[in-house]
Amino acid sequence: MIIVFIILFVILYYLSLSRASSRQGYYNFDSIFLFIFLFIRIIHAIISEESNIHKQLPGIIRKAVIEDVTPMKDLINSYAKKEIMLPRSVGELYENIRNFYVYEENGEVVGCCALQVVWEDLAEILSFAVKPECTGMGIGSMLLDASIEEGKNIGVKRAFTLTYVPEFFERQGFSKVEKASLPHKVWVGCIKCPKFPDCNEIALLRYL
Ligand SMILES: CC(=O)SCCNC(=O)CCNC(=O)[C@H](O)C(C)(C)COP(=O)(O)OP(=O)(O)OC[C@H]1O[C@@H](n2cnc3c(N)ncnc32)[C@H](O)[C@@H]1OP(=O)(O)O
Repeated sequence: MIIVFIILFVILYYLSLSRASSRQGYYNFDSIFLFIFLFIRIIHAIISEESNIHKQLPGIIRKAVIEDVTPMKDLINSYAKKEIMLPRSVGELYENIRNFYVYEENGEVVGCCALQVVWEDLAEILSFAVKPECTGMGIGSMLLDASIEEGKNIGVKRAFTLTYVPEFFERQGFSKVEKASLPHKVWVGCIKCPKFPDCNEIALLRYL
């Protein structure tokens, strides 16, 4: 599609140049408008092609179901072993299964993300992971979008996360905040963490 627009753009450019020279240097306004139109179409096509990258992924984002628990546990705990994430037990995952979205491709769980309501208007993004071989393809962004959208629908006004990858969340509209600015309720989870109180996780918050 983009190529068609570019070819049309070039043809019009040469046509209008030849017209302009035959009219002793006067440009035809119709051609100028067509230029602008085609230029805008090219930019639009480039932008929508880029944003379509996510839509071209073969898998689907869906709510997690009971049978996803084992692959979710394996995925999360593979990162937990590297101390990038907190481990989750099978029991915790069953209890919180309704908080999760997964990305499934060819029948396999490739990524997961949970949104857990913690306070009146506040929810936490947690247990967020994509298989190492599938990162950088937009799956994480899609999972986060789905979780945030669900949060909005149930009235969540702010989402926070505690993470070692603040750059990813900053790209997704989150901003760094002081951990101390989060409600005390949040610390209940932290107290269970083996790293507590010497944890270097960074708190980020996004208004939905
Ligand atoms: C709340 C928590 O659970 S925190 C724990 C977060 N999870 C982890 O750290 C586990 C290891 N990492 C992962 O599983 C994944 O890299 C995730 C979940 C962080 C991101 O998933 P991905 O599918 O890779 O994200 P996606 O492809 O949508 O990336 C979106 C953008 O963020 C960037 N990005 C992805 N991961 C990172 C990162 N670790 N640091 C900085 N930028 C990143 C990508 O380059 C991409 O940039 P672009 O839009 O310019 O191309």
